[in-house]
Amino acid sequence: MMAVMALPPFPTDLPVQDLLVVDFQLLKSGDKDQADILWRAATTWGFWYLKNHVVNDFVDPMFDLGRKVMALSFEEKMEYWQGNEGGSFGYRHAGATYADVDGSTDVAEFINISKDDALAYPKVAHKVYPPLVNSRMEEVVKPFVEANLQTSAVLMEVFNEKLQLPPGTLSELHRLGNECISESRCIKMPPAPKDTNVALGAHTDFGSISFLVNRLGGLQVLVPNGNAGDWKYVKPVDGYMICNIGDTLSILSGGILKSCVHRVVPPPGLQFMHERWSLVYFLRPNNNVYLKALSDKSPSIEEAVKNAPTGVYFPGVTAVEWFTKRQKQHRTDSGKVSP
Ligand SMILES: O=C(O)CCC(=O)C(=O)O
Ligand SMILES: [Fe+2]
Repeated sequence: MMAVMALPPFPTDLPVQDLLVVDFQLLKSGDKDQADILWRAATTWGFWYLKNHVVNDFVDPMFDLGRKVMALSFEEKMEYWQGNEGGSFGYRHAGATYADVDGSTDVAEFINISKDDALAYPKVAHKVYPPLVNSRMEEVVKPFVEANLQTSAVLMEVFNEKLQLPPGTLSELHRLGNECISESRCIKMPPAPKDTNVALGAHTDFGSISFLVNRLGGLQVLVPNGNAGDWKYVKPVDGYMICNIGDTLSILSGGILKSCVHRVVPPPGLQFMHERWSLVYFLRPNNNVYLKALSDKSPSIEEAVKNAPTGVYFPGVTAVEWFTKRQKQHRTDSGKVSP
């Protein structure tokens, strides 16, 4: 269990982005107001809070698993290294990417567990994990994945309808049984990272929707079309998930859904002395989905694409190719032995 109560509060004097709050239970029951709130958030900032959701019960066991993994020796963790070839599943040591324009590197280490592996266990779909992950795959990881899938299915329905797509279009592109690069990620950042301005560099998420739980501040979003100085903190709220649209859903929707640039800086105020942990479920399309704006299926997407710069929503790659390409960006190409 995380010592939630012991953490210092988020400072009150910082530039904070107030995100809209979507009530998952109401949304699931078909509440039109909640669908409107979700739509407004997803088409403006691309970020929102989700409350009354079904993932909460599975969060602490996942953090606990993450802590156990990160406590392994560096050599043990590197046996499960994700590699530099554009793959993501497995362990990623701190410093694998450039985080800032000054050439400094990130200070975050991750364990990424493929959704396909979690659901297929004890079969291996993509990657082998440390024994302590395997031993908790069924009791801890699988229920966490399933709760996120249940959540994403509800959100997808709303986006599908609001985008005027034929029923089931988006869910078909994220079909459960098909191979995909969706994954669960636990992230650890050290306390008071020395001389660190940016702990995890500015990026958009590569997939469709990200579901994030963090307890300390540090996450910042860039005002859409903003300048380098326009970063605002997203304040963690107990029991809420922070959700955001990623690139693939933005492309499929012809840019109607916004994939917003974000980054992580050291936790603000007295929080900076604490280890920072976060947990994310990344929903991504099936590997073989050809990424392109779904203009032929929706009048509103067709209209949106008319006004967009040529090619942006037609990158000419599949979801897995997109992911591999993005994953290779900003890599320090660090070797296998030392970070
Ligand atoms: O740790 C966080 O608050 C955000 C992490 C993140 O943006 C990511 O892993 O893509
Ligand atoms: Fe992210």
